[in-house]
Amino acid sequence: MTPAARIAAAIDLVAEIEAAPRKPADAVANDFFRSRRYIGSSDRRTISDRAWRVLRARRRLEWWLRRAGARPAPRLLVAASLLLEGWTFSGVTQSFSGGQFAPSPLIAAESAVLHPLEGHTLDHPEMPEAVRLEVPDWILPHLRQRFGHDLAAELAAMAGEAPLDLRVNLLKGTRDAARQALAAEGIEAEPTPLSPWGLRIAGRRPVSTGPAFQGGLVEIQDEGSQLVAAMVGAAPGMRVVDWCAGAGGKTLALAMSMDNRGHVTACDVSAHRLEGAVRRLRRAGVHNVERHLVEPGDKWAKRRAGSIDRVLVDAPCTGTGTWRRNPDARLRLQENDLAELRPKQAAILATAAGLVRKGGRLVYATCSVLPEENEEQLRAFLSAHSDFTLVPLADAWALPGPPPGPGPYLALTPRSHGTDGFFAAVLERTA
Ligand SMILES: C[S@@+](CC[C@H](N)C(=O)[O-])C[C@H]1O[C@@H](n2cnc3c(N)ncnc32)[C@H](O)[C@@H]1O
Repeated sequence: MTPAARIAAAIDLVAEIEAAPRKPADAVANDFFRSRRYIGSSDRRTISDRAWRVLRARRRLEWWLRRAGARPAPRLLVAASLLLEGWTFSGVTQSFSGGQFAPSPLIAAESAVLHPLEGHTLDHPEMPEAVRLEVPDWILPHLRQRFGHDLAAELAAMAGEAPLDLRVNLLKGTRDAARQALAAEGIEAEPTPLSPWGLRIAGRRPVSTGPAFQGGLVEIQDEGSQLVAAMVGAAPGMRVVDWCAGAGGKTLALAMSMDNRGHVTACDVSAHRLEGAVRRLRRAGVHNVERHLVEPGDKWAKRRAGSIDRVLVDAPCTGTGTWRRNPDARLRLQENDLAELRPKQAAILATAAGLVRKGGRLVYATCSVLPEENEEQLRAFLSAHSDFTLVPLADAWALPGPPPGPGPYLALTPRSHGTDGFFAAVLERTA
């Protein structure tokens, strides 16, 4: 494809993403490319990269366009992103040539909006703080409560690109063996600093089509997610429940920690998500996991009350910790979403707690950085459940090296740890 044709495709992709405001952008992009199989992999990368640059700067781009009296139409968003990244106006008009597969020429009104952007950068001192930080207005006080003076630096890190992290499946081989297997595929991977099972790959590489992934030696999992799984302390022979297992990201790590011995039940309310775990479990050579679909009025947890050694609640949450991977999610998130999630999280935690045996542990985790979903949930739970006590991070941390932070909870952010944002608290049942 010519550079101009890629820009035209990026405009189409941005238009499709904007037209589906409740659908994750990566799902829209998958559909977009599936229906355009003629676009090769390097063109895809360039087109996605341009669209993602627009998503990462969406509020600031809209601010510039509205200031000039224009609506944030996809053509203008893409052209403005080019100009504010340093393109000249004549460079943009040359790309918007109207030639075959290129975007149609700028009309006079579009030129009048875009030309004055030449020579500027994305940030402007008059931008409101939420615009500059690329978050919805309503969430700013919540984030300020969490980050205080570090707000801008933390959000800048949350707006960056995430690396690709892999978890080595020790059921299949060592971290060194996985590194060598990836190197044989032409993929350079570095050990992650905190997780002893992690490998980090800079840039985007097609890992999932190669033999190391296909053979189950590595699985895609952010280092932070690996650490949450490690906090569970699942060991061979234990009875473990992964209460919000989804497609089994953490279930796989739990089964590995148990060396395939003992028993894990992966529970979820979504049959579709649980189904997604089947192939992953098979590929990883895991055979101590069964799946259970949680349905309304389900007696499964009641029948097993007080009998489980380790219960992980990886609660549904706002996902604010994963904004690096889903920049569109920042602007889709509504205050109402948070309001609906909070009672849901509390109810899930209370139900799952009933499973834990005396002396057993309950781990509550989210991929959110918001105190309402984390510390505040924990405080409310502990004040209503005197039979549980908090195990401070320093005592719960069982991996080599010092715990990543002062505790008492595990609280990871892209800025402080280079991982996605995660929260995890370990509770022990004492009575
Ligand atoms: C953060 S995701 C889990 C991700 C998964 N643990 C992983 O590591 O890949 C939260 C999951 O909670 C599930 N969920 C929502 N409400 C639930 C409930 N009441 N009981 C159990 N699971 C629930 C959702 O379907 C979703 O799969």
